[in-house]
Amino acid sequence: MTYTDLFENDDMKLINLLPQDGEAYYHGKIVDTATADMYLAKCLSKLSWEHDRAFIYGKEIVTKRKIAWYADKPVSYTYSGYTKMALAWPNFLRGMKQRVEGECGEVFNSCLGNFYSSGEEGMSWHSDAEKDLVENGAIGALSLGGERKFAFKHRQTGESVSLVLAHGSLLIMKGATQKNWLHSLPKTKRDIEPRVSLTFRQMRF
Ligand SMILES: O=C(O)CCC(=O)C(=O)O
Ligand SMILES: [Fe+2]
Repeated sequence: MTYTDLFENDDMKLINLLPQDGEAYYHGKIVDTATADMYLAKCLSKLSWEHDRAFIYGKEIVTKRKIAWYADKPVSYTYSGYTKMALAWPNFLRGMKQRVEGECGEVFNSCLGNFYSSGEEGMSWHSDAEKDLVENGAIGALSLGGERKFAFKHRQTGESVSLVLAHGSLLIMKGATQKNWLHSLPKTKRDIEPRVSLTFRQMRF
């Protein structure tokens, strides 16, 4: 996809990547490479990364991928038998949130960070429609580091759409997307630099 392909017309209106039943907008790189490098370095050194844990059919699963969780309030949320507590925003992360909000016109109150140390770590098909999130709320994913493929698959038709997320780029999902589409970050054997995604969210407090 080239930069101009992102826009529908000269009004710079972004193209909806999904053909039906949802909205996904790829804003491309919203910060220059030097800024994205700085963001990545800060996230790697300053965020509180932990392996994600869950109980699946009574068995404890510990993901290779690490996560870090921040919100406006020290909310806890429970899933798969684990309770996690959100941490307060470090100033630099609040700055990144504001940069993303300015770009997409949405306001976010929480952020789930994901850290994939190599292409062997990914995220399987899922949707983000937990009861703790605002229904049909927006999710803004700021990608930092190694370029990875991101894929959508329609729940009913199986139709798929995929794109490559550049270093410093922003992807917005909103509207009915989580109800009707699954998404994933496929694993790859290719030699990929570490990647962080900051997924800014709208939680129901
Ligand atoms: O890393 C990504 O870009 C995707 C992350 C994701 O889907 C999630 O955090 O729910
Ligand atoms: Fe997701």
